[in-house]
Amino acid sequence: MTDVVFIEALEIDALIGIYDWERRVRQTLSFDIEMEFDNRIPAAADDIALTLNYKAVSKRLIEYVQSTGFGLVETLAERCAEIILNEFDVRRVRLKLSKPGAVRGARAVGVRIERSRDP
Ligand SMILES: Nc1nc2c(c(=O)[nH]1)N=C([C@H](O)[C@@H](O)CO)CN2
Repeated sequence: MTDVVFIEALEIDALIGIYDWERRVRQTLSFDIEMEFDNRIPAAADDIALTLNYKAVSKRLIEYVQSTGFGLVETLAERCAEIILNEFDVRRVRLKLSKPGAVRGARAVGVRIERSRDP
């Protein structure tokens, strides 16, 4: 990836996990996202309409993640990457999904994936 729009430490509460107690309480997840784009295009016109709007992506993910209830962080990460690639003008995305406090002794655990529109 060369130029990216990033979203760092986006915190969203969701129902997630494989254990009984995790099906009853929401946990705070944290997302770090990098989305490939050409910085020169919006910069040339200084125009929000020509860029990848990180606020719009964040709002869409917040709306989606809050409505989910997956067992695995893997599943949620894949669905979020699909939303970004399918609904926004993004060809490649890196997404790290962290579940803070899920493992005693670790600050966070989770997955990091990289997906693109073209195989
Ligand atoms: N690779 C994964 N391992 C584990 C997951 C997961 O989603 N992906 N989930 C759990 C539990 O839900 C855990 O987060 C509870 O502390 C365990 N391992």
